[in-house]
Amino acid sequence: MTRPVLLVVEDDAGLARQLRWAYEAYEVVVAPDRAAALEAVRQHRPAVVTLDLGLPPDPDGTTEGFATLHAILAQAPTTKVVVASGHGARESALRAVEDGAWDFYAKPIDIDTLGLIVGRAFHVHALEAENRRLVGQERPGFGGLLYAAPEMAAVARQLERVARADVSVMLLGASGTGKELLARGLHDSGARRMGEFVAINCAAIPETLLEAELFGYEKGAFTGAVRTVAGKIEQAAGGTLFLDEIGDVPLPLQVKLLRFLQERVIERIGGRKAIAVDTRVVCATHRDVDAMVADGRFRDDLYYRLAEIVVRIPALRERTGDAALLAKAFVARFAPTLNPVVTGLSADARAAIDAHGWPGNVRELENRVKRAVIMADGRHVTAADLDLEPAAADLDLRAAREDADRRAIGRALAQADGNIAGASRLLGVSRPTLYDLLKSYDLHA
Ligand SMILES: Nc1ncnc2c1ncn2[C@@H]1O[C@H](COP(=O)(O)OP(=O)(O)OP(=O)(O)O)[C@@H](O)[C@H]1O
Repeated sequence: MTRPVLLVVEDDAGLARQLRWAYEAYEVVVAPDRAAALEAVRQHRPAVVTLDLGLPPDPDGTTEGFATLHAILAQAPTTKVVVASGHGARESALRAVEDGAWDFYAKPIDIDTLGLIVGRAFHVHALEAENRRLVGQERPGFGGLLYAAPEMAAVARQLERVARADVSVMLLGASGTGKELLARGLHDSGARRMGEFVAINCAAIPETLLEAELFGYEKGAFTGAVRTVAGKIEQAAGGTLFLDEIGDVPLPLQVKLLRFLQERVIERIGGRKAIAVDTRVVCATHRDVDAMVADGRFRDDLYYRLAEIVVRIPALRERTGDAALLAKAFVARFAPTLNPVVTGLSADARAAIDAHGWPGNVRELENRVKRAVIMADGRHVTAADLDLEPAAADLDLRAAREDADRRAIGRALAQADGNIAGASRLLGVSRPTLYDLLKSYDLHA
């Protein structure tokens, strides 16, 4: 069985050697500086990294160590980085943990203690990977939410905690980030889940009708009010009222909403009696409500009633790895009914999904995948089916050159019937040069 890779970022060669001997259970890869560390992360994808904060060119400080920490986490966010702090450098170790390091240990190194920390880091990494795999198999988390990104895991944890508390929640996020899904999640995990979840999109209803939709009306309240109708707020009694696009509610109606939130009673339009309504209120908007409050377009007293807890939902492009995971899940969801031949995504589709910016977030992804599943000719959905630009090829210059060399040599040899002299003439290089190239690329004439 292959041993898991432990990357040791350490400029002290003696210490690095000592660690290599101490940890037989791992394949210890040593990197003496940031560049080597990043190359090793790219090549080995280690689950765990130990990082000395004092790296050259700043071996007595921590700047280079922190820069390395940030770069490793940017490249491989799920990696567990264990930071080494020198004498009296506890503050920097704690700061490193705040910045995303998994744990720290004090120098001089105690092999057994560090071994325990590293062992635990591997264990937790494996558990998390398993969890991501399960989620990837459409085992949804909070509210049917699919994610692997740590950014979304934090949101889900926050909402789980908030769901049980009787507080108002404001969800802030761009269109299609899953705000309604999360609002439903709050309802389903909350104390009023036996009641109804009633959603109203305040931006989709003309201002003149919005009041009637929300508060209802009595028979004869206005022309056309031929019978008494309960509004959405009343319908949500005992359940959850989801006010989507709350930032689009006009000021006069904001006053009426505030009154309802303060007194927990409503009056239907044309009605004279106050009706008590007990409902949980969750709202959402893609607008910058803080700015709206600042310039008077949104009442601050209403804001404070609605936003006891504010949760920001990251855009899809900010969720590391989630676009690919969701795309896979949506293919699995749509293919059985829409095009059962389709079983997955092609490599170019996966690369294009990774490279796209997803301005329409999860909704855009869902729609593109749905359409692509219908359009796909073969077993795999391609970038073209998704109507996405194929991603730029790997930008590794050496690999690109080698690839071009190999192809040119192959064609020259074919044209010259395998004759080295002829092929070298066609390629414009000397015979010894061609021999060298054949050898280094492991090609045969
Ligand atoms: N993390 C997720 N996992 C699975 N499905 C998701 C996720 N996020 C969003 N969706 C799906 O994407 C679509 C859009 O989500 P939703 O309607 O909740 O977004 P929204 O933020 O409320 O958008 P808008 O502001 O435009 O109303 C829905 O079909 C929803 O089920």
